[in-house]
Amino acid sequence: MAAEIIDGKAFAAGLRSRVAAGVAALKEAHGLVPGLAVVLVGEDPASQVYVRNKGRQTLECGMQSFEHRLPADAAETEILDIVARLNADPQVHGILVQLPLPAHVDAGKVINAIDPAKDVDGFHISNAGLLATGQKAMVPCTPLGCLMMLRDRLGSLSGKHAVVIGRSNIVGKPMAALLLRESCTVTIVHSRTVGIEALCRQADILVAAVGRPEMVTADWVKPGATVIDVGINRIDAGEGRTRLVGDVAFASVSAVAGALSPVPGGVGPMTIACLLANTLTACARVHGLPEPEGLAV
Ligand SMILES: NC(=O)C1=CN([C@@H]2O[C@H](COP(=O)(O)OP(=O)(O)OC[C@H]3O[C@@H](n4cnc5c(N)ncnc54)[C@H](OP(=O)(O)O)[C@@H]3O)[C@@H](O)[C@H]2O)C=CC1
Ligand SMILES: Nc1nc(=O)c2c([nH]1)NC[C@@H]1CN(c3ccc(C(=O)N[C@@H](CCC(=O)O)C(=O)O)cc3)C=[N+]21
Ligand SMILES: [Mg+2]
Repeated sequence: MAAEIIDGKAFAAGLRSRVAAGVAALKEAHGLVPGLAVVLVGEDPASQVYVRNKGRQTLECGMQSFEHRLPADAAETEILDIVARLNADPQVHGILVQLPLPAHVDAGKVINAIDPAKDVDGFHISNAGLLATGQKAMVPCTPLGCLMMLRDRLGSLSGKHAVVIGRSNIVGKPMAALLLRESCTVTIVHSRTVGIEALCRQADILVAAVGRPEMVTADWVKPGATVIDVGINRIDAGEGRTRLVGDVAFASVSAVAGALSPVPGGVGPMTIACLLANTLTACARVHGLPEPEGLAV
């Protein structure tokens, strides 16, 4: 039987409309407008696309959008100055510094300079520590979006075996922490794992966050498993064209899995919707107002 396709694009549109309603309510009751600032260093074309999409969707939700573009050779101190200004700016409730940063910049230093209350990516060490210790944190957008889709499909995740492929600070580790919080049995596999295929085949929930085009094939997947594909890989499609594929071989896996999120149209749109949700939550928190429901986990 063919897998159910998890429609992240539609789910994200629904989430954005709940965010827009929350923004309208804040404006109406308190005259507040949530603001999201994005810092982009360099000319990476893929990042430019994300930044453009984010800016448009931020405005569509009724929020303010601020963009700071710096050349690829910008000094670290210049970036830190901008972060300090955004930290102090009462119109800015969320700050996102687009990664990767150029090699001459200490990304950890920049991320940890962001006010944790405005860290809508959830990458600051204090948010990472809060999540790891089961406390209320700003949760990274991509794992948050994955969790929302999993809960929507499966309800309780308790007792399920979740296998996360990848151990990055931005996807794999926070994803594993969230699944553990949901009482899954969590296995993390990575490039040094021995017997990765057999481990993945044990998964009730398989999350692929690797960055290897179509690495996960049908023989890695337990029949009926729920598979979330985080990978965003641009591959050569011939005739000078490119094509976007995930870390999961969609056609073969969809014949085995119970449900599967596609690329594009899966995790990507959810990531942006969760960024907007986190910005609204940050705005409510900083003003001591009740947090809009259904936007955080
Ligand atoms: N949809 C979205 O919103 C987002 C998508 N992405 C995409 O998700 C993917 C992962 O991103 P990110 O976590 O930042 O990537 P990183 O490169 O930071 O991490 C990749 C992880 O995969 C592991 N890995 C690499 N090769 C293999 C292999 N052959 N077998 C098993 N494990 C392997 C690495 O292991 P090791 O640690 O041992 O090196 C590492 O832990 C990328 O395609 C990225 O573009 C990322 C962020 C958001
Ligand atoms: N500080 C920081 N935070 C991030 O969250 C972050 C980052 N840096 N750097 C880059 C990665 C990647 N990422 C994506 C977000 C949305 C889509 C997305 O919207 N994808 C769509 C369309 C993609 C397309 O067509 O180009 C989709 O999958 O359907 C993809 C990738 C966020 N990242
Ligand atoms: Mg990375």
